Amino acid sequence: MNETIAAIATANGIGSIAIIRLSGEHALDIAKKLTCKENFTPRHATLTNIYNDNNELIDEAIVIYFKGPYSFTAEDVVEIQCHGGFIVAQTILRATLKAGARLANAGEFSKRAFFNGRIDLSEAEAIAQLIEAKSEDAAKILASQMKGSLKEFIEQVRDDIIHILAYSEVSIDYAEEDLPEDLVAQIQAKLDELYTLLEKTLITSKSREGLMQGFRVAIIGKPNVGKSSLLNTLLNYNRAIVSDIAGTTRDTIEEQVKIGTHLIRIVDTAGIRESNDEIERIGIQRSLEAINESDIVIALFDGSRKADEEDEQILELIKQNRDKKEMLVVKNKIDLEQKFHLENLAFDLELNSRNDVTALVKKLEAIMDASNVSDEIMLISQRQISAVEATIQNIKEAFEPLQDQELEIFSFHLNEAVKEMASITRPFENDEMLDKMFGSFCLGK
Ligand SMILES: Nc1nc2c(c(=O)[nH]1)N(C=O)[C@@H](CNc1ccc(C(=O)N[C@@H](CCC(=O)O)C(=O)O)cc1)CN2
Ligand SMILES: Nc1nc2c(ncn2[C@@H]2O[C@H](COP(=O)(O)OP(=O)(O)OP(=O)(O)O)[C@@H](O)[C@H]2O)c(=O)[nH]1
Ligand SMILES: [Mg+2]
Repeated sequence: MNETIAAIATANGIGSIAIIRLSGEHALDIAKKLTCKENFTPRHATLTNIYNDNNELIDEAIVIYFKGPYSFTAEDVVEIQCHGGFIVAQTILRATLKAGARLANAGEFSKRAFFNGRIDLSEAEAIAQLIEAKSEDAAKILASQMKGSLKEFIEQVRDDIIHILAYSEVSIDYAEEDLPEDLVAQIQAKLDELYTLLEKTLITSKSREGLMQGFRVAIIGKPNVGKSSLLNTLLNYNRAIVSDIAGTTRDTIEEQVKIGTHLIRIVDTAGIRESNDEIERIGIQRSLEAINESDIVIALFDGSRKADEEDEQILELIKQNRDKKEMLVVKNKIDLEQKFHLENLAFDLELNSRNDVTALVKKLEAIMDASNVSDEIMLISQRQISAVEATIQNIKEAFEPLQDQELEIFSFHLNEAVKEMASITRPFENDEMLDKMFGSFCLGK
């Protein structure tokens, strides 16, 4: 028997409306108790008073009853839409608990929706991530996955593998001699195709991490080139201390800022140079880590000074990371007399970081927009990536047994691949599924 769960569905803070959600067989009874009402019509918004167990008024609210299975969880659901803020919703939640509900665990409504077959695991993951989306592009992808686009892709691949399996199983049972060579070649070709498709999906997914998790942008350079000034201008307020003393910023400073349709994290770092100062050295170490952890690196140079050995070291750092990161090489302080020159260093941009950085913002936006792949299939969690990697591995391990006509080993690996694929959407019974697929086949086909 399922307990009735309750939770505040809206964010904690001042807002005009908050929603308390109940799910389970006592949801309706609890709603009746809190409102002193005889009944609620399913899917009708009812304006009603809410009382505590001393019959004291808590709020005037709108209550909606969703009679299972026509609800998000497929159980009886009641939503109480009350006034927002810190107190009212909490008080109503406490009243529901007193009336017999228990506090829901994180994700428990979605979990119930999953167990009741309303959504699969990939859709549940999409909903969870949609709430935390860091860009409109990411939200678009997640919205389509919430409606089943990833599920359909995964199920198609899984069905394709089952189809191939069925081929070979039929051959085990009925082939008196060896498999015809062209049949082996046909199966191989189909497997190759799936292999390539999954590899491509993996690569797309990994390269879109910035888009999905929110881009991280690191500003690096030697001391005093204007990194903190750039951060402040991007944020539009004086977050970091700026001074003409080299080594002003000692720790990494991380802030969130919206650029175009992207919510990004921007990291100002300690200037990179040889230093004997212990604290500065730790800061510099963190700068190097910031490069590794970021998706985009802004490497800043001071145009008003002659290039020196430290600039060459930064150039070296740029070269090392060129293939791994999006790099923007920027010349700063162009309002001053220009003395900087370094062989083999070409600038993507020139600016005055205390003043106008629109060109840089445009470039950043273009880089981030370019990673939009709203119409491409991508995986959104490590769980999904691991399952696809395991699928690829099993497909690969099926190649040799196919050529050697060791069909049991071949089937074993493809069965594993099917299980891995199914684990992305929902665990399933292997035999049952195979039987079903078999049923639609004619022999020898
Ligand atoms: N007030 C409110 N707003 C919300 C939600 C909610 O639970 N409550 N949602 C929560 O995530 C999202 C909407 N998602 C929902 C998905 C399915 C059903 C639902 O009742 N499905 C039934 C009936 C379908 C129908 O009548 O068309 C079903 O699928 O059987 C409800 C909300 C966003 N907005
Ligand atoms: N003229 C001019 N001065 C600038 C510009 N950008 C920064 N400055 C000045 O350069 C000095 C250093 O700026 P910061 O932003 O503190 O430099 P930083 O790279 O963060 O330095 P560290 O934190 O020490 O690594 C300050 O005096 C700034 O006012 C610019 O575009 N033009
Ligand atoms: Mg600084």
